[in-house]
Amino acid sequence: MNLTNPNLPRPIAVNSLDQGPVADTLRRLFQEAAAADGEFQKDLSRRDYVLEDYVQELVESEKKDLRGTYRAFADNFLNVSAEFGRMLYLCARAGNAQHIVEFGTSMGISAIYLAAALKDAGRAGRLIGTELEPSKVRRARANLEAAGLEKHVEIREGDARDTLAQLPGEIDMLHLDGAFTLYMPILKLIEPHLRTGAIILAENAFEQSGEYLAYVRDPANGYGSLPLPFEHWRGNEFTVYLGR
Ligand SMILES: C[S@@+](CC[C@H](N)C(=O)[O-])C[C@H]1O[C@@H](n2cnc3c(N)ncnc32)[C@H](O)[C@@H]1O
Repeated sequence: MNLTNPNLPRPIAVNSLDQGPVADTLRRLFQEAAAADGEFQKDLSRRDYVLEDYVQELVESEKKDLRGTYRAFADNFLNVSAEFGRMLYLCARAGNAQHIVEFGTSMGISAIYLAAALKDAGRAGRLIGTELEPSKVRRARANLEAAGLEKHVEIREGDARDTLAQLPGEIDMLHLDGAFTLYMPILKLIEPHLRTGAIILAENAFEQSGEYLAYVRDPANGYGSLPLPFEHWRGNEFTVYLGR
């Protein structure tokens, strides 16, 4: 399977993403994800599909029953694309990230990109991933092991609002990709740990889901932020903590 969008220029060689166990594991996982999520993804990309309606439905469902909403997706990957994964990898490398937090690890695809960046940079640091669904935590751990990255990652099982209450020191990078309505509460939990210059990449950051976008786009709050110019329908937002 071609992991890159054919419309994009050929990606630069980025070490372990292109060969060896990381590349092999990602290739396998993208195939498994296509099989598991194919129908769901097809629905989302239908031309007449009203994305705002889908986001609204999910937001309402999360507000009623967060666990139940994500239990229903226990067998779905809901993963980032290969392009977004490379963006995660490159941001971690460019920002010399050592301590990274991820909200929403699922089966571990995005975590593999982030952990590969730590490994390739020869960093002693670590990725702390979080996942609500126990079966996904088991699968993510196995996938990170298959990629040879297990020593760079700790996956915390449970609700991120609890599991991220304790964090070590400064955080260099944050990936937000969990329940849509929790981006703001999770950011507030991590904010005291963000080092100046920390990068935050959010997927599915939508205005309907809460205050997150308005907050990071208001310079008074200490952030610089803009939407990424690819896969705009996925709500990709790039943010830097500039300090207060
Ligand atoms: C979009 S998926 C993450 C995909 C993953 N980042 C990847 O690229 O492979 C969102 C995940 O967040 C998890 N999640 C939702 N709410 C959560 C919470 N409160 N704490 C931890 N994980 C949560 C869901 O179970 C789901 O697996």
